[in-house]
Amino acid sequence: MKIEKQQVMKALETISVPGHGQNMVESGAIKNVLVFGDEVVVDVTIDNPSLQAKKKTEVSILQAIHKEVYEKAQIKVNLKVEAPVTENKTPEIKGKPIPGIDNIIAVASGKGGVGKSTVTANLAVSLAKMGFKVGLLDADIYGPSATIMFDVVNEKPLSVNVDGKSKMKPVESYGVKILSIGFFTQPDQAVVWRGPMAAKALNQMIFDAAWGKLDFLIVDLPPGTGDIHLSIMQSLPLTGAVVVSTPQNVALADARKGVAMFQQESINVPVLGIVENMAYFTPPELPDHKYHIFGKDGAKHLAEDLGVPFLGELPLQQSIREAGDIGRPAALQDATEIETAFTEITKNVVEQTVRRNSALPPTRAIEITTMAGCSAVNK
Ligand SMILES: Nc1ncnc2c1ncn2[C@@H]1O[C@H](COP(=O)(O)OP(=O)(O)OP(=O)(O)O)[C@@H](O)[C@H]1O
Repeated sequence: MKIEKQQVMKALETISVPGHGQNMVESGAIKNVLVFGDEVVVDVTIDNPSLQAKKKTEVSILQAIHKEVYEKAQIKVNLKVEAPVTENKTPEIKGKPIPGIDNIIAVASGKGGVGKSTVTANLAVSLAKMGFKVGLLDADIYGPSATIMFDVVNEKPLSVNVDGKSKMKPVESYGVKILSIGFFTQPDQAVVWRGPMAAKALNQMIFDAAWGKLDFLIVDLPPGTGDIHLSIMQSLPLTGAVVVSTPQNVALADARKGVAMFQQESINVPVLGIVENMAYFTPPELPDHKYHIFGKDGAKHLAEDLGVPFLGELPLQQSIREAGDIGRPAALQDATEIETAFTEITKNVVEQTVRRNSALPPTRAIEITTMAGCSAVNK
């Protein structure tokens, strides 16, 4: 069968590149189409370097041509990734840079209770295990939990003198330096702060703290996407954000809002990726079974749909919950499925951070200085 180029263009007008509203032809992503009999060669350029975006683009081109033009067409997709040319749209680090802190990563979730604090704590200890210098700022003013998860409920940050100024010294546990709203409130005290007040308290914990040199400061944000997030994020020099969701529809809808919040113009913080928590359950007596209690691959599909990286999945497992409750994050386990899952996610976060930093204008670029134990950056 002889295929017409016009037919192919029409088929390509029915699909779009992940993250773009316009169709592929209109947005200029399609650079060229060549047709030889039943062979079609499509040159396409996208600006999203994630594997998911590349795969999604390729698959949708194949499907559109097979469906709309000829189901046996032989298609070759030449896909190129080019950074967007509009430089002022490049996400920038906002707020004052903090001397000594190289990367600040916010962990967020749209919905509460999906495991954001659990992922934050385990990400922090995994990074520390890899040899990075790590701090954790628990900014979850509605339900700070870092003090419990790191077994430091009875400790308090001390005051130290740095260059003649009195600063808060973070409490250290499992190689992670921690400051939490929880250190300054009673365990049974509800903290109801408005955005600016919370931002002020958090600013003190960041700028008036003796963090020393850190490769990563991980910030556990409150759940949701309200005003409070805006004030926090506009005042902090965030490198990027990690969004946590379960595969359940109600959580995904909120995670989508979370990603949109980071991507909106006034915030413009790059989303390093999405983590799927409670992805499946495997009973100990049936080690080969996976029960998808909250649905299957929901967060993975959301990542594909939004064209943001998928950072990995974590099972629903009793030991993760227990580890949180006894104050020893599960990623500290040795050679278990859980430890491997957290290591994989952490490597992906490091890789995405490195990519994101290399996309920054050189003057603002921030470098990761320690790569000990992390092969992700060599991928
Ligand atoms: N993968 C998992 N397997 C088992 N339990 C988990 C898992 N992830 C989280 N949990 C448990 O679920 C509960 C909620 O987790 P967590 O506090 O981390 O959520 P969150 O999203 O930070 O909640 P919020 O911000 O609303 O306080 C905790 O009891 C935690 O131990």
